[in-house]
Amino acid sequence: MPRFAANLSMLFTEVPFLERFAKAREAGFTGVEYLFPYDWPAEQLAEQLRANGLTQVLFNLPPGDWAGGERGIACLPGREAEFRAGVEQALDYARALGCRQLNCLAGLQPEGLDGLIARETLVANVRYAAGRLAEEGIMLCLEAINSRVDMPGFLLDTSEKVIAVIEEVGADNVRLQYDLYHMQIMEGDLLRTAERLLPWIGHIQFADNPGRHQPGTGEINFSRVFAELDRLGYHGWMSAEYRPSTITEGSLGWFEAARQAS
Ligand SMILES: O=C(O)[C@@H](O)C(=O)CO
Ligand SMILES: [Mg+2]
Repeated sequence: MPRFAANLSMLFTEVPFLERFAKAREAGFTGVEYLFPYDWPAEQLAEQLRANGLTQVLFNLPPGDWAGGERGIACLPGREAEFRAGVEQALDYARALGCRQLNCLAGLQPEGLDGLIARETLVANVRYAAGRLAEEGIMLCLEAINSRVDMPGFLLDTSEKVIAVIEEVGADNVRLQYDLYHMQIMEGDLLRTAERLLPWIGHIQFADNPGRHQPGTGEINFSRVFAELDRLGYHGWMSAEYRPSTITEGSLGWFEAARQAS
């Protein structure tokens, strides 16, 4: 069975953030991830992980002004110093939480900015971050996010674009964050694509489409996808990153089915 993690930014939102760790453990998860840890002291988060026997699977580098609409600053010229400071902040948290992978959000391409400049900026920032993370044995993920429904203007909206950046950066510790929900919207053909991209994939997230709800609410055949990823030898984490269409505990039928299938 794949190693399943709960994304606490989307699951168990019925309770305050720090109480979601226990909910995840009670539901049978062994790992958790969330968008950002920065609003809480690292020690408080580490204590929740310890108390519940959970692995911190992933979180994102600081994204810039998230409330103001920014979705990462890695492609924004002039923000390099802020990006580098964010890498250090993320590393401090990763050390405290024992987290072995961090995701870098590429950002939205500003209107009027030449795409080539945005991409060059991104490549330079990713190269810098990869170097710093490599010193601590941490993997850097780059997520492809759909620009059709959720994030119009997101610079890296296909797996092909992410891989082109990874190849140009040329560092061993940079991998694709393959989110089945986003990639179903942008590319489809999930099984063949996952097989082809397996050597590049460092982390997987999932939600059904349309709606971004739990498996079983949309068009993706999750039992087939999970079985196939297992067969292909994917050994990374698979994070449930969906908005439950009901109370979270009531949305976990897919998890029980996966456990029974294994
Ligand atoms: O898919 C997503 O939305 C997340 O993985 C993320 O980190 C940015 O919103
Ligand atoms: Mg995702």
